[in-house]
Amino acid sequence: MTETPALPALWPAPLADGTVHATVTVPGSKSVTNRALVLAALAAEPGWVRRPLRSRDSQLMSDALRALGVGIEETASSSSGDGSGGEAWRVIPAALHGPATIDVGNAGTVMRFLPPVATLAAGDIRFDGDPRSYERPLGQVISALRTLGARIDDDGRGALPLTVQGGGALEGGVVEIDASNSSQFVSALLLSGPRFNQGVEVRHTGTTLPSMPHIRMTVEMLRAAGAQVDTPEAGGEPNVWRVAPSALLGRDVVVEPDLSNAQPFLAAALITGGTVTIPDWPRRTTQPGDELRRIFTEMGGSCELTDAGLVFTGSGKIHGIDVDLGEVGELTPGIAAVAALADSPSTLRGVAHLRLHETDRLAALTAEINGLGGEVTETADGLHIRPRPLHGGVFHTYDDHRMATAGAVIGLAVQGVEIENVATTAKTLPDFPKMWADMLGQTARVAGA
Ligand SMILES: O=C(O)C1=C[C@@H](OP(=O)(O)O)[C@@H](O)[C@H](O)C1
Ligand SMILES: C=C(OP(=O)(O)O)C(=O)O
Repeated sequence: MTETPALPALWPAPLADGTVHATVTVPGSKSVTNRALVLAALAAEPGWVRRPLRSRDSQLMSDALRALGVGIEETASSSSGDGSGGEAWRVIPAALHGPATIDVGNAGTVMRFLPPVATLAAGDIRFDGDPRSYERPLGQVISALRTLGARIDDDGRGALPLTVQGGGALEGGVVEIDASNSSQFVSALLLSGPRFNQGVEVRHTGTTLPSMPHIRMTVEMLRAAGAQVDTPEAGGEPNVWRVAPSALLGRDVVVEPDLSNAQPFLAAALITGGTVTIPDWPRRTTQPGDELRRIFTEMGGSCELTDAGLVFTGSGKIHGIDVDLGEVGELTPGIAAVAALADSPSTLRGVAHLRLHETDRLAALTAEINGLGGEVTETADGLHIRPRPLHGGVFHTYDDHRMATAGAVIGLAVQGVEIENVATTAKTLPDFPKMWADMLGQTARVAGA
């Protein structure tokens, strides 16, 4: 993370002066980095996490694992000569132990993935976090862990704060959960599953299950670490995942760029009719952000995967879209921002669970886009957005990184938008204001050339 100058409480979102033309290198994926750290910490031998995301969420994850006894050595650049370049973290597993206190901040991955890990530690592990973390659902993970043999002290609300009384091992076995509020409940139990005495069989009983690509990411990364995982997709029972008990391999993982964090930059090309290239866009990935190629193309752009990365070009026209975002919920704020600038209405469906994210994202998007003159209405499971001429004003972020980047996207096209607490982007993209300015700086150089 480079040192950023203090950011103003109200950050004037820069207006695009013409079409945006830039190449933007996006840091590593939050979801891959935090899974890689957990799997490396649970492995039987040391491993590497290369090109990790360095942000608040990944720092919270590595601090928490260190508090449990894991060694994580951060080096400035790769030493293996594998050509991956950039930072590399050496992860040295150890017998996990307490007592320890873990700060989850407002990171869903930390608050959901680590209580199962804590059951494997010897001693009391206390979990606490930001005020919002007390409101985000965790009850299904708590009761599942109890069914699998864990002892947990909580206040009965099904949320933080809580203390896992780690016994140094967990029996594991079969458990039913309703993961309709968050796919992270399933991922959490699967990630530690190989280390439970009997492994784990997770049976999802709810009617919906959001963010399936993130569960696929969990399964793929487990398999790459040597775990045996049965999934519904591989001809298994619907909504049932099984992880056999086994040791995990220490691996050398190169983290892909965070495609969801590429979103505001692609949106800049889309809404200004410019071109943005994102280097190292993976040809195959489980990241939900890959869906942006399809969604932003339907909204008026076009794209090509080249050796230089993903080259995304706007046409100057922005179309509304009717789309189910249940699988890719974290893309909703950025899509809503573009939809507010489109030439026709949009309906974003399948994302009721966003009410339980960093903030109630459906309420926040409605309030903030309408505060700039928009016409957004909440539906039972999403948003209906009728584009209206927007005006400047303060765009509140509710401590939500994706609200801040969504506001910046609108600010490219609407004069006088000020983002309150843009520093909240530090959750997953600490350099966002500088990256945004650099993108526009490249644009100015192209225009001046
Ligand atoms: O497992 C993960 O890394 C994530 C899963 C998703 O959570 P939900 O299923 O709660 O939406 C996603 O929104 C979040 O940003 C990251
Ligand atoms: C929902 C998100 O984060 P978390 O991992 O905290 O759930 C997100 O990044 O959009």
